[in-house]
Amino acid sequence: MITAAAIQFTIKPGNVDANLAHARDALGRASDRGAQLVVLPEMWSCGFCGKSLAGLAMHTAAIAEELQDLSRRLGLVVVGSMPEPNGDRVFNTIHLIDNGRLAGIYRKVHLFSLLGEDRVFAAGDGCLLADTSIGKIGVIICYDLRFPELSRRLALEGAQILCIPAQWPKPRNEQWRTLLQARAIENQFFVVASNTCGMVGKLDFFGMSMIIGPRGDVLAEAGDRETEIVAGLDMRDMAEWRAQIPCFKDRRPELY
Ligand SMILES: NC(=O)CCC(=O)C(=O)O
Repeated sequence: MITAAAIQFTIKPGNVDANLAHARDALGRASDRGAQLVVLPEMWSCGFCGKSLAGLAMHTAAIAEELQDLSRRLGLVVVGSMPEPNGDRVFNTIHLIDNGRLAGIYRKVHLFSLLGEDRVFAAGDGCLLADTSIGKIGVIICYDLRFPELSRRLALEGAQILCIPAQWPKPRNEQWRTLLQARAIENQFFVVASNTCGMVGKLDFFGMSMIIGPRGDVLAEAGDRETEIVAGLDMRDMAEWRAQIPCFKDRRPELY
C-alpha cells in the first residue's frame, strides 16, 4: 500500500515566500499522516503572474533544491509545477523528486490558449514516466488532462500512478471530475490530482483535489478550502482489477 496526498491551497500570485512557506508546512503535515507521495498544484510557487513570470522563474532552481532537501528529510516523492526560465519565455515545469533525487522533468505540452498561456509559455516536447522508489509515476499538467492520448501513452509504458498538478477554475467543476475519473478508469491506474482553491488573481477555483482508484472510485476528495487529502493506493488491488477486466490485453491497436 502506498500513501498518497494532494495539497490544496490558495496560491498567492507573485508571493514566492508565502507559497513556499505554505508548501513546507503542508508537506510536513502530509508526511505526519504517512504520505509517501505528495502532489502540489500547478505553478504553485507564484501562480500565473503574467509579465513578472520571467523574473519569478529565477527563484525556481533554489526552490527545487529546497524541495529536494525536504523530500530527502521526509522520505517523500514530490510533484508540482513551477515556471522554468527559457529565454524570453518560460516552461511550466514539473520537477519530479524522489527522496531527494531529481527523478525527472516534465514541461507542459498543451498550453491553455483560452487564457493566453501560449503567449507567455513555451510548450514542452516530451513525456515523463519515472521509475521511483514507490512505483512507476507518470505526470501531466492541468489542460493536458483533456488530451487522453498523453495519459494513455504513459499507461501503455507502465504508469501505475498519474499525478496531475492543476489550476482548473469554475465553472468547469464537473468536467474536471469526469475527466479525472475517465483517465483512471480507461487506464486502470491511480490518479492523484491537486487543484488550487479560492480566488487567484481574477479566477475563482473550486478546489476538488482528488485521489482516484483504478475503478474510478473516489478515494479522497477535497472541498473548496485549503487542505491536504490523503489516501492509500492498494497496488495489489490494482493488479487484481487489471486481471479481472484485462483492457490492456484486449486492446486491438491494429484497428486504431
Ligand atoms: N491551467 C490550465 O491548464 C487550465 C485548464 C482548464 O481550465 C480547462 O478547462 O481545461
